[in-house]
Amino acid sequence: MLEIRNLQKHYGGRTVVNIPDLTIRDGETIGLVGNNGAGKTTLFRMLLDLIRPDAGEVLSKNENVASTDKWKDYTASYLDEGFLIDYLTPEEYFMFIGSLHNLSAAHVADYLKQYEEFFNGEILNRGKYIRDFSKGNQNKVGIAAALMQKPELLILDEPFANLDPTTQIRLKTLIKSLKATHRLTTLISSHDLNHVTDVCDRIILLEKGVVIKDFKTDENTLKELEAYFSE
Ligand SMILES: Nc1ncnc2c1ncn2[C@@H]1O[C@H](COP(=O)(O)OP(=O)(O)OP(=O)(O)O)[C@@H](O)[C@H]1O
Repeated sequence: MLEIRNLQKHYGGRTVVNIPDLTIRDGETIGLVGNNGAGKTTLFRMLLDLIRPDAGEVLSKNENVASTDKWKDYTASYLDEGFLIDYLTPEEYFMFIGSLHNLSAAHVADYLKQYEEFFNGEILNRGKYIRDFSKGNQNKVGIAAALMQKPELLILDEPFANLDPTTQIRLKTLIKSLKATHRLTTLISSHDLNHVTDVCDRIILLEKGVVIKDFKTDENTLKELEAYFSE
């Protein structure tokens, strides 16, 4: 699905991402972990062509994301509130995103029904603008909107942050079921080692922009990661 080649990004003379070669295969659920400033968000921004690398390239289905828009048809993401539109209500925002994917109002309304539990009664029909929702509830809007296009590739930056425990568990169930039913390829960055090892089948550990570890998740992974981060 994704191929990273010789990818580098520098800020102020410092290398913040340096990944010579990395392949993300179809259907994988990947957890990207690393301390603050490790380069997770910068990497995601380059995968989504939101910033350009200083060297190297990202290929999505063999095409450079910087030179084609084709990947946008099957790639969904939610990195931060910058993806939302502050002055809309969630309903208006979902309709807007739906219209970008040629979905009718009825289709969007129908789509949103499956998120009733995930929204926990806090998102729809509240008569509030997105800017007035809590960060956690803004996350819910962004994630549900991202999934509306039925993507093949999903990229989420710290999706568990700011979510209440109930919603964190619901999000994990949602990601697992999308993997099972749609063979969705997912990249999730997270500081929550419990969640990320529970939901992901492969973990990539970044430190100072470099991949330090890259391994399949098994029953020892959580302990190994905890040991690594305790050093
Ligand atoms: N626009 C920018 N200008 C200058 N430095 C930047 C810029 N964006 C990121 N950086 C720097 O790049 C490094 C990697 O940042 P990044 O946000 O990718 O890390 P992260 O792993 O997502 O961190 P966190 O876990 O804190 O979200 C940091 O040192 C950060 O300060």
